[in-house]
Amino acid sequence: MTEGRTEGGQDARAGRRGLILILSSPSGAGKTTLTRAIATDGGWGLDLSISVTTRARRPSEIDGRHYRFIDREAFEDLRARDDLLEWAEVHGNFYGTPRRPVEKTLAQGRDMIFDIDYQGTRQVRQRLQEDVVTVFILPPSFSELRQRLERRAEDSPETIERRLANARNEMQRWSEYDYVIVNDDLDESFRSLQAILTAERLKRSRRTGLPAFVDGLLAEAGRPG
Ligand SMILES: Nc1nc2c(ncn2[C@@H]2O[C@H](COP(=O)(O)OP(=O)(O)O)[C@@H](O)[C@H]2O)c(=O)[nH]1
Ligand SMILES: Nc1ncnc2c1ncn2[C@@H]1O[C@H](COP(=O)(O)OP(=O)(O)O)[C@@H](O)[C@H]1O
Repeated sequence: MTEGRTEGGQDARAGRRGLILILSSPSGAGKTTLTRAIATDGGWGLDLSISVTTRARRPSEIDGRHYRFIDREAFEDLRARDDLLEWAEVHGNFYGTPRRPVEKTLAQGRDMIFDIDYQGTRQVRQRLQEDVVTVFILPPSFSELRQRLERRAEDSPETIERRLANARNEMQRWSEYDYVIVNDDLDESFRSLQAILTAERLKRSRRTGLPAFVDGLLAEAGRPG
């Protein structure tokens, strides 16, 4: 039920700070699949951050939906104007998170989800600290990682090799993250992600409305019959 997951129930009674859920993984482990699954299921009330990138668009990608595809000069402009919350060079391309949509969403008390690499995660963590929840996605095996990139069939063989070569470095970042999901069975991974989000939303430290709510309970408890 949509209501119980976001605005209703716990949150309506107690109020809550917004959070940013970050998913990272080596290329092909499944972070895009999981990110899109939870963001497009409107019941979870998560806004997806659309990054800018200088990488070439893949055949299945839509400009403005998967990424905003821009050239190097436009990227440099955004950086120079401090319009990026974070940015990084990954697999020889530049990627960044536009700052304004994030500020707007958080100001509205809504949650966001980012699909960014470990370098960007460090920057966001430094800026937003406890409002950030990080999840690292691992493949069940390296051979499965290769097969997923090949089955996805969106990249040239050279691009796939480059991504696999970088995977070793990326996988070593797992210990910097709050949670780790080994993405073997997709449904099970999706359930794990939902469980993480649910638990993080219930954290006492995020629930800014709790003191007033409990004061009300105590006042009620102190009134005769
Ligand atoms: N720092 C940072 N990394 C990003 C951003 N957008 C995407 N990435 C990362 O860049 C890497 C490459 O992404 P992509 O080209 O879509 O390839 P894929 O990982 O094979 O799907 C992944 O690790 C993404 O998480 C961003 O805005 N900032
Ligand atoms: N648990 C899974 N089992 C099998 N295939 C998967 C699983 N998760 C994702 N995939 C597939 O693997 C490929 C890579 O997933 P993707 O989400 O694009 O990875 P990433 O964003 O980490 O590069 C896609 O074709 C996707 O459909």
